[in-house]
Amino acid sequence: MAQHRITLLPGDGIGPEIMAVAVKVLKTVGQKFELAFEFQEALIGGAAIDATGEPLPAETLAKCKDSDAVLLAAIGGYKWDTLPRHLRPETGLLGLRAGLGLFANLRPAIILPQLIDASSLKRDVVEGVDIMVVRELTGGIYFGQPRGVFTTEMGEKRGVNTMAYTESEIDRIGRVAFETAQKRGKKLCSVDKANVLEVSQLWRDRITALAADYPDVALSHLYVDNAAMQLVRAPKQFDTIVTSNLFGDILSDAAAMLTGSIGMLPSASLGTSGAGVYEPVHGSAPDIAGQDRANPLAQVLSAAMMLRYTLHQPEAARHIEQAVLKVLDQGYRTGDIMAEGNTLIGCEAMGNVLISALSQE
Ligand SMILES: NC(=O)c1ccc[n+]([C@@H]2O[C@H](COP(=O)([O-])OP(=O)(O)OC[C@H]3O[C@@H](n4cnc5c(N)ncnc54)[C@H](O)[C@@H]3O)[C@@H](O)[C@H]2O)c1
Ligand SMILES: CC(C)[C@H](C(=O)O)[C@@H](O)C(=O)O
Ligand SMILES: [Mg+2]
Repeated sequence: MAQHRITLLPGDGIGPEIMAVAVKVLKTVGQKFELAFEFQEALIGGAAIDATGEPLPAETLAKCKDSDAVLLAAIGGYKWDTLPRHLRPETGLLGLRAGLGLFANLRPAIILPQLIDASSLKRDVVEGVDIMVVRELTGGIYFGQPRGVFTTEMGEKRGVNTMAYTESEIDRIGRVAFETAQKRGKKLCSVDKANVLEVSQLWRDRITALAADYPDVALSHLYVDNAAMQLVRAPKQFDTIVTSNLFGDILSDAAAMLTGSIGMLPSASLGTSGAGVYEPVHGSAPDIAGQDRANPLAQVLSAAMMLRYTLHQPEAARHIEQAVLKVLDQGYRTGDIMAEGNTLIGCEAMGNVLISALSQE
């Protein structure tokens, strides 16, 4: 029996609620497909700050390194927003990504036929949307130096962040993106701000140079402002998008709304080796935390991505995805994807209907 050690990071806000659903789902498919999961839980974000004073305790990073895959829910919340930067939950998440070398973040945005009415856009605009955003995750303005708040000679405070990429950082994410496009619709759109930023011009030059190695992929370039507009205007023109850390963060939230709700979007964060981290694109949703109103499907679909990409269990992954479609077909919806004629249920109840869908097939 295949043995898989999975580190669970429930984090903050709705994190523990949606993680509980994903774990129930994993245990159910584990039994069906005879997969032996060994779950170990660890602290990250605000929960870790409260317990240990640090957003990413060394023990958490060690546990993640010592596992086959990591399933993360979300971090952050109002309570920790006024702490100094190095003590913020977000710093823990960035530390996890850097510590595990997870430079490639894959964020698929697929419109499910069942949710077309939940999308913010018209049916003919979103029907058939299937986009993969490949976001660079360990470089760019999130990590560039110098950073900080400095005092000028005039005694004024000046906040500084630096958007920087080396050629090798661009090349490695570029190759992931070209290879991803090769397995999909063979179209890659690179998004930058090369009309203004030197770092973006280097990005564009390197991605253009790489294209010679992938003659079967049609490469295009867009400035990020236009890309944001095009995503909302005519999203079906996109297949695979590759972009830097900050632009990818913003564009993936925008892409989420094409699919109906950010509560539907899973993601995979991968490095060259070691454990990948699977997490929803959304955050800890402090506005609805503790109210049993969260949509757990992004978390559940992240668990399915984990089964497919890192644990190499495509059948178990497909079984979960089919169950998600089935409960949507049955009309069950959390509030964020609710449309007329559906049945409104909470996070835990969504878990229960998923379990019965998984057990029936
Ligand atoms: N990967 C992560 O852990 C991650 C990602 C984004 C934001 N955050 C953090 O989360 C906190 C809140 O950030 P935010 O409010 O800007 O973004 P958010 O994604 O947490 O929430 C944005 C809006 O979407 C809703 N929403 C999000 N997920 C949902 C779900 N599963 N079901 C139903 N509704 C959902 C929320 O209720 C909220 O109205 C911040 O501390 C932020 O730093 C963490
Ligand atoms: C919480 C924050 C650090 C994070 C990011 O900006 O990467 C989040 O917005 C995300 O999309 O995963
Ligand atoms: Mg984000």
